[in-house]
Amino acid sequence: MKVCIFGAGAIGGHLAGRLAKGGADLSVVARGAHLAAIRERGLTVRTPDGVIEARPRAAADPAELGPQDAVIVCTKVPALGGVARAIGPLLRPETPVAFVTNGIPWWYFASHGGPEEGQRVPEADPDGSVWDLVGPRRAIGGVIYSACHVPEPGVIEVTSRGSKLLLGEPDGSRSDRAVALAAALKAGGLPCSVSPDIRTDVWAKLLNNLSNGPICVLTRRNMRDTFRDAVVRDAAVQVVREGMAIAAAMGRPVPGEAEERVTLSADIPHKPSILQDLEAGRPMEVDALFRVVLRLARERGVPAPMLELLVTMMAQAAEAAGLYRRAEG
Ligand SMILES: NC(=O)C1=CN([C@@H]2O[C@H](COP(=O)(O)OP(=O)(O)OC[C@H]3O[C@@H](n4cnc5c(N)ncnc54)[C@H](OP(=O)(O)O)[C@@H]3O)[C@@H](O)[C@H]2O)C=CC1
Ligand SMILES: CC(C)(CO)C(=O)C(=O)O
Repeated sequence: MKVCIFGAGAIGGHLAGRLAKGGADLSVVARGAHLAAIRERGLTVRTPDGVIEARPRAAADPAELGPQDAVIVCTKVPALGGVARAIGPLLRPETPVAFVTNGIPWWYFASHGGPEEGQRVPEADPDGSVWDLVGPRRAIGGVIYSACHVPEPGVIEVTSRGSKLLLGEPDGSRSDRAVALAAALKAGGLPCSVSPDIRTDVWAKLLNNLSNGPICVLTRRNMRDTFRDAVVRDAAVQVVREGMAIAAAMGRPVPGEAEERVTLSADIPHKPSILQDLEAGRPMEVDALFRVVLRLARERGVPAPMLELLVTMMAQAAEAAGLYRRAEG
């Protein structure tokens, strides 16, 4: 299977390693020092279960890589407009594009049904370019559990055990294209399944981001250090409860105990990716992971005072660092 990862950073680099290990015909779109290192030395993915060395074709310009059987987009959400404008040369008429990002995805209301059918998510796709240029017909949703970073160009470090990926069609079908992509990833040792309800999976994962992202941006410490204090853990549990109420109001109740989610985060010495962005001076995913949830909560009359406070403080920190601009209105 000919697969291209667009944005082979922490998560994309991990998936690239898995695809290469599983024997896929792999290309990656990358840039800067990371691209130079991949071209020179290949991609090294250090996982808790061993090191994967991959030698993908790598380019900054998708035209050098040509049409693919599938594309997996793993950039940060604020970069998706640029991806949509550049992705054309990777696509045949039927090439699916899986979006493996955190947050409420741009395609969320495509094939959703009900009165919200076809609504856009401006926090994830502000100018509508992903919807218009890639389009929901190609989209496969992706929810990743894996704590990763890029310690140096060309190297990916996976700090959590038990990584897994859920893929899912917006219409809930078990399509051949999603099954084939999941098989290519599983062949590389990454548990990957096709979910019949990817929106509930989106919410379940988002509960983790809601509870650890803003708090760790404020403490500027990894999750294990941050959650040593019971008072911080209690605030995170309250955020998870608020997030669960919002998910339920969206018709996607997430089972499980709020405390358990926070306890799992508290075990991992990982800096959430939004804190990694703050430290690296990269645009922060404030809107697509956090502000969108507050908007959806407000529209449905669900109170979320702790989440609102923490997200507002995080947004201030992001604005002060010049890495985020609050949308007007
Ligand atoms: N890191 C983690 O542990 C987790 C992250 N996530 C989510 O996964 C998604 C990806 O995050 P993550 O992997 O951390 O992000 P990274 O910043 O590590 O990786 C994104 C990569 O895409 C590259 N990129 C962006 N735009 C382009 C472009 N136009 N051309 C070529 N390369 C491009 C970036 O390059 P450059 O650096 O030059 O901008 C970077 O190398 C996010 O939505 C995040 O929230 C989910 C679970 C865990
Ligand atoms: C922290 C983690 C692994 C889970 O919330 C994450 O999704 C991120 O770093 O963005």
